[in-house]
Amino acid sequence: MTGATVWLTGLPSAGKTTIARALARRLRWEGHAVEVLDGDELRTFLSADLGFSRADRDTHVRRVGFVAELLASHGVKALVPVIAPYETSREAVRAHHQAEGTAYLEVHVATPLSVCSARDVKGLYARQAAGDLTGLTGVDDPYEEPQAPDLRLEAHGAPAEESAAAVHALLTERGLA
Ligand SMILES: Nc1ncnc2c1ncn2[C@@H]1O[C@H](COP(=O)(O)OS(=O)(=O)O)[C@@H](OP(=O)(O)O)[C@H]1O
Ligand SMILES: Nc1ncnc2c1ncn2[C@@H]1O[C@H](COP(=O)(O)OP(=O)(O)O)[C@@H](O)[C@H]1O
Repeated sequence: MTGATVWLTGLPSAGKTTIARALARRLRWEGHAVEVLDGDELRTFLSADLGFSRADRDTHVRRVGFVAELLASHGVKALVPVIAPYETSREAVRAHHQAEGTAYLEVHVATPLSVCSARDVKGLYARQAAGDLTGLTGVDDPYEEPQAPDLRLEAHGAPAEESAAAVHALLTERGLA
């Protein structure tokens, strides 16, 4: 089975994890090998030494890209709901996949900041507003919007399954699902 990395980039609470899980359910049901590289688990087990400075985020994203490519090169659909706010680190991950001949899709979960901060799944936006946290992506830390993602999802008003279906359609179009 052909592996691939699907990187879901976007602001905190954009829906990256929810869409990745919905897509994982569908792909598993179809018989694909799937791993969701969960952002919080990665920061606990792979990057516990790193924080949220630009340099640390860059190192984190490159590490995750390395692991995702290893999985994808062994036939796994590696779904990666990680913010990855900087274009240069995202491009480094894409270049690494290209160099290895491994399929790579960048999906921008383009939920507006107003919607993300109203959702505030982990209470980060409230903490930032209260002055308990600084350097929150999209608020007082940069998020460089992908200029040419393979897919941009602007369906935050619809169910997550709809967004997962759009990613699935792209995988199918590319001969990967
Ligand atoms: N300062 C700051 N900025 C952004 N995010 C923060 C911050 N502090 C903690 N968190 C929480 O960390 C979760 C994982 O972040 P990521 O590894 O995806 O970020 S990054 O790619 O390294 O920028 C990320 O998870 P998601 O909300 O699922 O995106 C946040 O909940
Ligand atoms: N269309 C949608 N796509 C994804 N999530 C949605 C959607 N509509 C509502 N949500 C909700 O928004 C929240 C997104 O949280 P999460 O997936 O953890 O975001 P992220 O991983 O980007 O931080 C979840 O509570 C989810 O149920």
